[in-house]
Amino acid sequence: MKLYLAPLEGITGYIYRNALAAVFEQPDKFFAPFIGTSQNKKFSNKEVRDINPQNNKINVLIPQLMTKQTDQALSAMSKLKDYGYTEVNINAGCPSGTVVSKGRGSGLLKNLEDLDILLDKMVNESGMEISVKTRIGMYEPEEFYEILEIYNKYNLKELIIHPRVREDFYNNTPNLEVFEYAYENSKNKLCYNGDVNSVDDYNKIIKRFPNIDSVMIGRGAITNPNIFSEIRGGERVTKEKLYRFNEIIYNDYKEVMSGDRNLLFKMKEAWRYMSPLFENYEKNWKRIKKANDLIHFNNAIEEMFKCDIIN
Ligand SMILES: Cc1cc2nc3c(=O)[nH]c(=O)nc-3n(C[C@H](O)[C@H](O)[C@H](O)COP(=O)(O)O)c2cc1C
Repeated sequence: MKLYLAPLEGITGYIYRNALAAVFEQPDKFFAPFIGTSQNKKFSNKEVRDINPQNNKINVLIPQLMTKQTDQALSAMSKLKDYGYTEVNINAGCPSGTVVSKGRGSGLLKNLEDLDILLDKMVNESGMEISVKTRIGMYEPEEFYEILEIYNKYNLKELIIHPRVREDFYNNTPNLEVFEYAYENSKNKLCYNGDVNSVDDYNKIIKRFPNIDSVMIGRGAITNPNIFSEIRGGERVTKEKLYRFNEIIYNDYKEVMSGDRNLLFKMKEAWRYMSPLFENYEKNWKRIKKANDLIHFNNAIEEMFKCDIIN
C-alpha cells in the first residue's frame, strides 16, 4: 500500500516537505498545494519556488492545478513539463466559496460536461499523466454515480477520493458507502483520503478496502509527521525528532520570510496541528497562540517539549 502526503495550501510548501523528509520517513508521494491558472498566466515567484525541483529534497512531488479552462490548463502543464514533471493532479475538491463560484475545485463537479471536456483535453493533448483528487459531489452523495462515469471514461494515473460533498466542507464523516461504490466500479486505481489520523484509522480503511492502491493523509500527518513510519511498523514519534523538525522549519521559514509576524503566523499554524500530540497540551497551546513575539513563542515551545507525547 502506498502512502501519500495530501496537499495543504499554506502548510505543506517545500520547506515543510523538505523538513519532513529530513527527519521522518517519507511518504511515497508528496502532492504540492494547488497552483491556480488564469489567462496568460506566468507562475508567481512563490509558485516557482515551491515546485522547482532544485528546492525539493524529497523523493516524488506531484504538482496540482486548480483550473477549469482547458487552454489555461494546457499552458500551465507545458510550463510544468519544462521543470521536468510528467504527471499533474487536478483539484476537484476544494470547497472554498471563492474557488467554487468560479467553477473550480469541487465546483468542477457542478457541470459534468465541462469536467468531461477538461479531462479529455488534459488526458489526450497534454502529453502528461493526469490524476484527479475529487470530492463525491457538490450537495448530495448520490451525485457521485454520474461523476464516476466521467472519470471512468479516462485512463487516469489514479483517482484520489475524499468522500465528502462540497457542502460538508470538513464536517460530518467521510462517506464510506460511496467510497465502496467507487471501490467496486472505478476503472482507475484508487487512493483513499479523509480523516486518517492514526494507525488505527488507516488499518480500518485497508481492512475494508484491501485492494486500493494508496492512502493519502493530510491533517493526520501535520499533527504527526511520523505517521507514515508508524503505519509501516516504525516506532512511535519521539520528542527528539519533533524538536529537530520544529527547529528546521523555524530556521528555514525565517530565512525566506519577511518579518517576525509572518514567521510567527506560519509556526502557529503548524503547532495548531502538532500540539495535541502532547499530554495536557491545552495550556501550552494557549501560550503558543497568544505569543506576539518570537521570544514568547520559543518559550512556549520549550514548555510544550517538557510534556510527554501521548501514546
Ligand atoms: C488548510 C488546508 C489546505 C488544503 N489545501 C489543499 C490543496 O491545496 N489542494 C487540495 O487538493 N486539497 C487541499 N486540502 C484538502 C486536503 O488535501 C485533504 O483532502 C483533506 O484535508 C482531507 O484529508 P485529511 O482528513 O487527511 O486531512 C486542504 C485542506 C486543509 C485543511
